Amino acid sequence: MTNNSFTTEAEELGKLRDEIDSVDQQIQQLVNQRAQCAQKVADVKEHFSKPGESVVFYRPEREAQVLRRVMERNQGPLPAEGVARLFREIMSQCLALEEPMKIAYLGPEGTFTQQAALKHFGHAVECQGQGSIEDVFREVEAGGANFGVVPVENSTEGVITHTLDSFVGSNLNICGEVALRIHHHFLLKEALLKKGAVANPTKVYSHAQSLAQCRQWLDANWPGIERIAVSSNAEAARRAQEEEGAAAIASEAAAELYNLNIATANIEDMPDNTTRFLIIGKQTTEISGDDKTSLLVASKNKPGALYHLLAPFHEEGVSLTRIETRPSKSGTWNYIFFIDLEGHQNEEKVAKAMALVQQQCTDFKCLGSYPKAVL
Ligand SMILES: C=C(O[C@@H]1C=C(C(=O)O)C=C[C@H]1O)C(=O)O
Repeated sequence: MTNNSFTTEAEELGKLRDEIDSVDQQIQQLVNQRAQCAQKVADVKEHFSKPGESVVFYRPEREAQVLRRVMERNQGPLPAEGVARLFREIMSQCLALEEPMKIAYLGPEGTFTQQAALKHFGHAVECQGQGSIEDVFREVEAGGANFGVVPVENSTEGVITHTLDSFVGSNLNICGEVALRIHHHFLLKEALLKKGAVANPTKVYSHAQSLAQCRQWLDANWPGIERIAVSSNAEAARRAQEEEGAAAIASEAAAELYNLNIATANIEDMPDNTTRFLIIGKQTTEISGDDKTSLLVASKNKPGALYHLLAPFHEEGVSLTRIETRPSKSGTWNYIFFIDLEGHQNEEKVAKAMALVQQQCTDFKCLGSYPKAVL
C-alpha cells in the first residue's frame, strides 16, 4: 500500500498501537464504571425489597432492551451482532457482581444446550449439567439453580416432546428463548483416521435428534454403519473416544472435549438447521417491547374444539407463531395444545384474548411471557 503521509512502517504501527492502548484503557475504565452502576442497582434493589422477599437481580426484559439498543445504534465497522455479543458478556460480568447465577442445563458438558446457556447468559455464570430434561426442571424447582435451559424444537426434526410434557406438571415459567444454529460433525479418533479404509468405523453414536438431522448424509456416505442413539451428543463423543471402531456425530465443543477429530464437518441435512431452547425459572418477566407468550391449554375432544379455542386470537388480532398438540395423560385433559403467540400477557389485546380462550377450555396455564431472542 502506498500513502505519502506514511513515514516508516514501524513508526506508523507504533502510533496506531499507542492509540489502541489508550482506547483500551478508556474501555476498561468505562466497563468498570458500568459495573459500579450495576452494583448500585443491586444496592437499590436490596434497599427497597420487603422483609423476607427474595430480591430479583436478573431482569431478562431489561437485558433484551440493552442488546436491541446496542444493535440499533451500531455504526460499524464491527457488525451489530458482534458488538451485541460483546455487550452480552459485559452484562454477564456485571450481573455476576450483583448475583452469581447458577444455570442448570441438559448436560453433560459439551452439549448444544450448554452452548445455548452461554449464548443467552454469557460466560460469567456457573453451568450445571443435568442428566435429563426432567432433572433440569427438578433442579430449578428445588432451588439448586436459578434458571434452567432445555431444548424445545428443531427446525428439521420438530418438537422435543419431553420438554413440552415436563411443563404439564411444573410451576416453572418460561423467562426467555435462545435460537442456536446447529452444526453436526462426523467425529473419529485419530487412530481411525490414519488407518483409513481398513479401519472404517462400524458404528456411529449420537443423540436420536442428531441422527435424524443427518439421516441423508449418513445414507449417502456411510450406508452400512450401525446407528446407535445415546442420551446426548457429548455422551456419543465420549464413547467414540473409548470404544474401538466407533464414530460420533456431535458438535465442535464435544470434539474438543473428548479429543476427537472432525473427519467431515457440517453434515446436517438442512443448511439452516436451528434449535430453539427455553429458559425456565421461577420469576415472571415484564414487558420488553418485543415479546412472546407461551400457553398450555386443554380441551375436550369435541367437533370444532380447536376452532373455537383459537377464534379469540384472530378476533383480537393476536398472531400465533406455533401450535403443538400433545395427547393428554389424564382423563380430564383430552388434548393439550402448546400455543406460542406474539406479545406479552400484560398487553391489553393479549390479556383479552387469553381471558376469552380460558372460558373455552378445560384447563389453561400461561407458561410465561418473555423477550424474543435478540442474538
Ligand atoms: C443492572 C441491572 O441488573 C442486571 C444487569 C443488567 C446489566 O448489566 O445491564 C441488566 C439487567 C439485570 O439482569 C438492572 O436491573 O438494570
